[in-house]
Amino acid sequence: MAAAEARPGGRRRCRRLEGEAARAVLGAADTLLFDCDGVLWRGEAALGGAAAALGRLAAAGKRLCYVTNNSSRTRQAYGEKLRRLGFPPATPRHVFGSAYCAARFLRQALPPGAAAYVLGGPALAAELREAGVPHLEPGPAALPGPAPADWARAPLDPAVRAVLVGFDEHFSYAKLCQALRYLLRGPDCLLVATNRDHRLPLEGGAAIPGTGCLVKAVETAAEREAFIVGKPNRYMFDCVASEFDIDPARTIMVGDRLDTDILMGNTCGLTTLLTLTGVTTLEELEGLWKSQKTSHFSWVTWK
Ligand SMILES: C[C@H](OP(=O)(O)O)C(=O)O
Ligand SMILES: [Mg+2]
Repeated sequence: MAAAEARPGGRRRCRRLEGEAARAVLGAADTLLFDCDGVLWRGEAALGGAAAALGRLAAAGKRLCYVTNNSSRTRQAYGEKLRRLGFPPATPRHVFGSAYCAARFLRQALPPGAAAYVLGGPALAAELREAGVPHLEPGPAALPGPAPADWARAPLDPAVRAVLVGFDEHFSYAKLCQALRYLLRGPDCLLVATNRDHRLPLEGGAAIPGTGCLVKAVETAAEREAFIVGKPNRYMFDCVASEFDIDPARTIMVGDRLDTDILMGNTCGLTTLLTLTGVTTLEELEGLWKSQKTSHFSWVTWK
């Protein structure tokens, strides 16, 4: 691992964090919040050494929670993925995925009986069902006729008071059109999204477009900004803190993205560890440092 440390004149430099310094950082924490994609795994492949490292932390009595912007799985399904990939056993209660947190947000934000129009997958629908939030079932949608006039008069559900955007492999113009028509009803129809990640890191350095691309499309059409449930917004941390007795001064956020994981950690007063195993690269860091453009992360861990 490497740490950023202040130098005369305020310049930060990056050096390997290991041995006593690493032990001191971990020794001072009782809770670690782990991002998932790009930190624990890429796609379905666990990152080398991650499961063993978390096993040692669990054995040392640390509380491990998982905070992922990925909305494609329920808490339950993440617990199963963690077990399948050899990580220490995690109950669903320790997993804060953006699908679960979005459902929790809408349960609080929507008036009784109001429903959500969902651009997302089965996991997002399952968490909404679990939270008791009425919603239109997601899935593929065809244009309701040959002409724009048909698209502009497709039936709308009067109960809809929110458009929720998550990772949707069936995202389409037809769904974008319906989302816009609900949002044109006015500010009483909320625009909520799970996250803005523009890419999802996969095995072997591959990547696919992330939910952020879909959110941008809806925001552009609606000329409105979505409320983002996921990192870097503090809402996800607040969900963790409402479930566990968390002391930010004794909590570490471990992530692979400066602009989501590390930024949320710093906003919430946590110690932050950046792994160079996901989206943010060492080259990117060094470039930001040279241009003095970044000061919002505290630690850097090496590949
Ligand atoms: C990449 C991100 O997930 P996370 O890194 O927050 O687990 C996402 O899947 O959009
Ligand atoms: Mg990540």
